[in-house]
Amino acid sequence: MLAISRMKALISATTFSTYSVPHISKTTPLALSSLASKSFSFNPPTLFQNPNLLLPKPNLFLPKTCISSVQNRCMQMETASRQRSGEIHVIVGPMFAGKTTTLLRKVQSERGDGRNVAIIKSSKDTRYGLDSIVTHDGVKMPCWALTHLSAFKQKLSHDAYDQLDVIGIDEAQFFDDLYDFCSEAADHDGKKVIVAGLDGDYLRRSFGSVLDIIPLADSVTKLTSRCELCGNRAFFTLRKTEEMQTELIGGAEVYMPVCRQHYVGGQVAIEAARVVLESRVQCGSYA
Ligand SMILES: Nc1ncnc2c1ncn2[C@@H]1O[C@H](COP(=O)(O)OP(=O)(O)O)[C@@H](O)[C@H]1O
Ligand SMILES: Cc1cn([C@H]2C[C@H](O)[C@@H](COP(=O)(O)O)O2)c(=O)[nH]c1=O
Repeated sequence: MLAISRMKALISATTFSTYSVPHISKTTPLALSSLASKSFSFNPPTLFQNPNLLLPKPNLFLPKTCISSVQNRCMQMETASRQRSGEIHVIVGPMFAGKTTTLLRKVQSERGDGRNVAIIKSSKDTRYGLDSIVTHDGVKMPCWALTHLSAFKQKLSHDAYDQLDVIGIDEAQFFDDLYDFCSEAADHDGKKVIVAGLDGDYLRRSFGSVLDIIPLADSVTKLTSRCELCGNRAFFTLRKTEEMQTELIGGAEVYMPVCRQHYVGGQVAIEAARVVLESRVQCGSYA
């Protein structure tokens, strides 16, 4: 019974997390930021006032060694609490559906709540430079541009990574190590990971590892756009050019959002155009 009541006390204590997090400058190029202007100070009196924490009162004037062991215990509780609170939220859909807009809104809202956030995008997408993430409407936020997600921990100091609460990932289809990164960040490091990416490529095939992380996710949101040809809901991305490689960076000059009917019709038209072009090339080579 004693063991059970101790466990309950420990559980209720560790789920209550009120420490202020270290302040990281909003202007840092790390794109790791918080609105919290509090500086990091471990503050035992605040904890002592928490009725859920079964700890001695501060006016007992504990010896220094005792305080530091209490501090250590509390830090362990804090770590345990962070480890339990990891989450993964996935936002998918065709191009122009508002995936980046939604990701930025969510990250900004977390930041507004005083949480430390960072955003990562693929360095393959050089459309708007490497230091910012930009929506199709021009909304911008500083970010890390990486080839692999594994580089993120290496680039950040150990402390900075520890202090991070929320990690946003855009253009997730371009990251081969998406699954490993997300599971480690959420399951072991207690991070909230918000992932935005294309579920399908221009041929509606599964794109990169985005669909692989669905089993890891707390939530999955599929957004839609408006079909550029009829205005109905658009679920797919049509490539308007003849290029056939899976990865082709571009915006509205190359791609358009379409409904099912216009995807099918569009693919037929593009395929026909490709055949005509190829036959012209062949005719030209015979001449
Ligand atoms: N065909 C289009 N061409 C250019 N911009 C578009 C088109 N359709 C929608 N948009 C704009 O793009 C915005 C979404 O941008 P963004 O969040 O970057 O989308 P995603 O990340 O899903 O590609 C929409 O709110 C809309 O204003
Ligand atoms: C369909 C499709 C898209 N891409 C590229 C094109 C863009 O650079 C990004 C998607 O950006 P968005 O934020 O979702 O608008 O992916 C590609 O390489 N291959 C494709 O099939």
